[in-house]
Amino acid sequence: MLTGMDSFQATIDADGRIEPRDAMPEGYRKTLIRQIAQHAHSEIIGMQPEGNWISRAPSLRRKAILMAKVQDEAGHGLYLYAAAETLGVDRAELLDLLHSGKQKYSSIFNYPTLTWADIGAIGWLVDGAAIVNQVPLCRCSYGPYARAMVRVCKEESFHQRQGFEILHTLCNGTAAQKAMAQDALDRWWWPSLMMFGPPDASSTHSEQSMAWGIKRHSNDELRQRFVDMTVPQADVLGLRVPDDGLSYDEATGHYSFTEPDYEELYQVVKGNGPCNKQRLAHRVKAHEDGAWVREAAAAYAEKQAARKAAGESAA
Ligand SMILES: CC(C)(COP(=O)(O)OP(=O)(O)OC[C@H]1O[C@@H](n2cnc3c(N)ncnc32)[C@H](O)[C@@H]1OP(=O)(O)O)[C@@H](O)C(=O)NCCC(=O)NCCSC(=O)Cc1ccccc1
Repeated sequence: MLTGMDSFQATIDADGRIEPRDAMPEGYRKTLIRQIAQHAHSEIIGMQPEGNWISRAPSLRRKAILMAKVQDEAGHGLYLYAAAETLGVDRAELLDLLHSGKQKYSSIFNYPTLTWADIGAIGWLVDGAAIVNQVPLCRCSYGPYARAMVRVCKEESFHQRQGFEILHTLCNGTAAQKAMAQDALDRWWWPSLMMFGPPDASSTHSEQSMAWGIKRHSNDELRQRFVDMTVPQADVLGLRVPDDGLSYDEATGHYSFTEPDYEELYQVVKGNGPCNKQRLAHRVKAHEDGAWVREAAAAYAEKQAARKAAGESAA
């Protein structure tokens, strides 16, 4: 019988799943904590750009849908923090790392939502990119992360369609509404391409993460997949993707496209994007405002445990 690291490698080679109590290299554990924590932080920070429009949604129906979507993102964050905890870290510790700027969250959530069409663009493009990135993560070698992704992807799929439907309505409305949709696509296209990370040649973690079966495709492969999926959808909407270099190659069946400005990605990741400071400050304030809830929950749990212990000793 294989034990320890031999068993780990055999499981990876056989495309099996590593579970929390299995032996794993320290680097594997650390990489997963980094990626899952970054993913969880993205989900909860990602509530802010859309939350900004809940009170201004154009109808009761739109408001109800948007509230449900934002709540879904909170749920995804909780799933992901729970998945990270199976690796031996504490959620409070991860939140401290987010609040002190030591752990990252996706660059995309540092851009402002200026008009209602931005809510459509986020659903269509940002959730669309999230699906392209996350469907392969359903086959991630770490069991709890892979399983969390299955449900998350189903919900993201619904989110993507609702975003497309918002834009479809605007594109079939007045000229001003269509112009608003085009403006949203113009602003969100490049940041959406950046969500997939730096190009493969500059991606520090890809090679090792792919060898471990954490990532199944490289950043550039997924970016290409996203462009191939999204450009025909823009055609259906009657919108123009803001890339003069875009062309379809019959021979390969893929679109050629202009790479985003990766210098902008690095700047946003470093904290210099349009909304970084505002997003983090809002998150820290929400955490501080919620301190009394955490204290009350801990006090209640302690009281219940003491009652249970007293009951058991009396029995
Ligand atoms: C592909 C990648 C993001 C990056 O590949 P890796 O192999 O990990 O890294 P790589 O070596 O290529 O990069 C070098 C460095 O650059 C960092 N970095 C790279 N790109 C970005 C970036 N865009 N933003 C910020 N940082 C980025 C990277 O961490 C690393 O930094 P480090 O060395 O730690 O200092 C991977 O982590 C992944 O698939 N994550 C899971 C998916 C996930 O997190 N999805 C979240 C968004 S979807 C959502 O939330 C749903 C939603 C929709 C609507 C509303 C609300 C919610």
